[in-house]
Amino acid sequence: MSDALKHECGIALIRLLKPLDYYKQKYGSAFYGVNKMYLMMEKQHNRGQDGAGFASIKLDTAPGERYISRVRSIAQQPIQDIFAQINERINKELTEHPEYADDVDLQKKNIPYIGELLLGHVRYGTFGKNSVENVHPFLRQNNWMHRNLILAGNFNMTNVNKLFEGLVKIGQHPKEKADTVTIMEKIGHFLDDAVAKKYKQLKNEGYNKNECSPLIADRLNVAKILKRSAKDWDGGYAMAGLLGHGDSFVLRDPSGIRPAYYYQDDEIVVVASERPVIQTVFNVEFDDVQELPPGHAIITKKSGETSIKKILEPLERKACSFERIYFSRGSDAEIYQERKKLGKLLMPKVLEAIDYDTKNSVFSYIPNTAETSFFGMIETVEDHLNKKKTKAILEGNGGLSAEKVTQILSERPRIEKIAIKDVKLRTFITEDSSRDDLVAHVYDVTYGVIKPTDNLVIIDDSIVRGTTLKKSIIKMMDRLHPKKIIVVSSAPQIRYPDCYGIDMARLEDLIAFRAMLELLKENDKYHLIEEVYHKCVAQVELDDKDVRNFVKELYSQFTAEQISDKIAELICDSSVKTEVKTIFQTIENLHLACPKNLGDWYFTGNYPTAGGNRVVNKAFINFYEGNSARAY
Ligand SMILES: O=P(O)(O)OC[C@H]1O[C@H](OP(=O)(O)OP(=O)(O)O)[C@H](O)[C@@H]1O
Repeated sequence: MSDALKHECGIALIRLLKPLDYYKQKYGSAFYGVNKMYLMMEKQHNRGQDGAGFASIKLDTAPGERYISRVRSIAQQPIQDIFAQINERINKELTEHPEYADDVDLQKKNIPYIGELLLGHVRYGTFGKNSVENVHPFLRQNNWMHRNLILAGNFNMTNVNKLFEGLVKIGQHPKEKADTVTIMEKIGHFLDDAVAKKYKQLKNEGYNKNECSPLIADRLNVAKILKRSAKDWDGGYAMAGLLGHGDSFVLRDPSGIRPAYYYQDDEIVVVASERPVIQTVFNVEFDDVQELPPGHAIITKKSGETSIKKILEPLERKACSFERIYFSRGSDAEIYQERKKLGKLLMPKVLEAIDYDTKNSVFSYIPNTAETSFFGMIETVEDHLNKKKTKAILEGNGGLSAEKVTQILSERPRIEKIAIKDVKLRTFITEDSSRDDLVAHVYDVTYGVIKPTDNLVIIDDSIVRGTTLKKSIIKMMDRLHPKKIIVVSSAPQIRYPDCYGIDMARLEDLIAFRAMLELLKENDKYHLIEEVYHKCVAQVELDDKDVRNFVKELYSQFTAEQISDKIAELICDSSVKTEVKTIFQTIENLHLACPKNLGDWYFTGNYPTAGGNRVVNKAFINFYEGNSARAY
């Protein structure tokens, strides 16, 4: 699908298990859930800044009363925008009806957004139209309470076309080819089917039509609906849904590619894309928050009964390492340590590159995400200096003067804030069309701390397209006239497209791929491109499971160092005078630093699902044919 929308997003789900009055008594407001949802979404703004959506359900309303509310926005600051709308409406109702103030029943009956079940979504819509219709949650409405489905996901399916065809085959007529609609219709189809069957069953048991409704809610087997729906999904996902009568679920993909965490006590059940969000918003400890196991769903029935159910057989765990390197917030206790370790593990190569000349080297980072790996890097420089100092002191055999020892001890790593980021925005998750302009203006540089004899070592978390470096950072660093610039990447080289939710879709956008192409040209090996193209074309009709990633054959012609050196050339335009070198993390060290998140397909080409090989195959064909479409 060339115009597909991607969902590298954040989800938040809250189920209030007590009556709303309980929260009013204990926390001072029946809008407790809405307030908590605001915080949960705000704490996940790193996962999406293009759009935000909120939906809520009131339980046990009388027929004729509205029980589903939704608000979505693509305003400049969408999270603030939706909560401004929500608060405005709530305040209006409370002002116009002072009698609501202390009456939770009246509030629930008359004010929208208040409810026991709440779903929030922040969206990073990296391509396609960023219109409000594309913002989650999506609604599938029906006059039967149980058949209402509200869906929000952090996901990307590699086989959405096939899933769409499946719906058409069973006689459906989806209104759009968008992946969320396809997934929603798929779940909706099995939901309708289950509701119809339960209804029939209850009628056979002798219940009248009216009596059936609450019994359907009781008996509806959400796990079974999800099993039937998700059977053919190929992708990475954390899919959250609410059913009109009050059941809810979050389902995670069988490889654990996309993250999902939950917490539960006697007052709430809460699910989010990141652990620290739950810790901060609900003031709970690291160990209180659990990771949702891959292939499992957390299901909360309207009754409040909550269970973790296996929906799909878990596959080998391949949780996305890019979540750890860049995408998730670094405030997670584990992620923080992992990022520091990524910085540490790079240091031996960095020290070698500066010839161990720490006196004439300044260390810095590209804000914001790389700051944590920078701390790790500095700890290793300190260790290195301590060894050097100990050696110098020991060599003095106790005969050194106090002045000399002080002088030896005085050397410390030279760390400076060189790059400054002027706005609190993530450029990587900014829409393609405005990104180049943004990266060129978002950074500034500190003058006056670099000497012409200095090496300038600067760490970034990832180099994807190389735009941040080429359009901004390298030019700025060059203006400081260091002896040498060493750009260090805490991620390995990004060589292959992602197809599970991180926006790296086109091969030719990736700087590592372009470097490899240059090397093929320089080494008279460009004919291999055609050979690989033919191999790729020959697999188009194959079953996904039989498709191989032949692009690997191209990279294997060169060492990682050769590709790094070429990347260093490509990120400099002709105006750059300083010598530039790049150092990337190795795959082995990535795995050492992030042992639980071994998903590394963008670095290695080893895709965890069969659909991944089809995507890279298609991406290469698209590149060769000059087709700018995305490969899924
Ligand atoms: O090579 P590129 O394609 O240019 O992309 C990589 C850059 O994008 C990210 O920055 P971003 O501004 O999104 O986030 P940050 O402030 O959290 O580091 C990342 O930290 C890199 O600096």
